[in-house]
Amino acid sequence: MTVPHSLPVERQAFRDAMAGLAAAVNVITTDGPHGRAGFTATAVCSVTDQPPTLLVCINRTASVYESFTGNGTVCVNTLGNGQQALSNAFGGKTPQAQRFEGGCWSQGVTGAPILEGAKLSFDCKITSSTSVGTHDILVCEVLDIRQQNEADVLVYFARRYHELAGTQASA
Ligand SMILES: NC(=O)C1=CN([C@@H]2O[C@H](COP(=O)(O)OP(=O)(O)OC[C@H]3O[C@@H](n4cnc5c(N)ncnc54)[C@H](O)[C@@H]3O)[C@@H](O)[C@H]2O)C=CC1
Ligand SMILES: Cc1cc2nc3c(=O)[nH]c(=O)nc-3n(C[C@H](O)[C@H](O)[C@H](O)COP(=O)(O)O)c2cc1C
Repeated sequence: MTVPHSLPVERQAFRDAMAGLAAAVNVITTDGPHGRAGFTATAVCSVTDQPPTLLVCINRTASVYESFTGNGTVCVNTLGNGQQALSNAFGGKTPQAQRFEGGCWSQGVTGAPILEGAKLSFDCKITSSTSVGTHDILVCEVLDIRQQNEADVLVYFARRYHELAGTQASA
């Protein structure tokens, strides 16, 4: 197969295009010997249901990177309407302890912090990872799920937050 020749896509052009891809907003957490840590991520996606697996992309320059790879666990907490402040707190620059002050947390099977009031929480162990450019793709096997009935969701689109009205999650 011949791949058509084209100019390389500039970084800014890629970001501008990606800004048009709507995505759920998640606070990704971990805890263990390498410390409690969390960051905001939209780069989260389902991989397979056998075994139940999702992926999370994390920038290797993030201050939280060593905590995640060292602990080998993640909890993906999907945010709902009115949780923009949490997303901003976990979205960079804020010290780790201060990020966690904005929510109530419990622990499940992996020990990663579960956000009370999250619309969904996927408690996972990292089974493998692959480096691509600046990021690592963390492949995460889901060991437990918590789900709220009222499934309103916070969406990140065109560089700002949008609230999607509630509906029954299991409908
Ligand atoms: N995948 C990632 O690492 C993402 C990082 N961010 C970070 O949040 C901040 C604000 O982002 P925006 O307001 O959306 O404006 P922006 O212009 O920095 O990004 C627009 C879109 O491009 C993508 N993107 C941004 N940075 C990226 C990166 N380093 N690697 C891969 N994809 C990336 C995301 O889909 C993002 O929504 C920036 O510092 C950005 O780096 C935001 C979304 C995803
Ligand atoms: C809406 C939003 C989405 C983000 N998505 C991702 C993502 O998918 N992957 C990622 O590595 N960083 C993402 N970031 C940036 C991280 O949250 C940020 O770099 C992280 O909190 C680490 O920051 P620190 O190095 O200051 O601790 C996102 C930020 C925002 C505000």
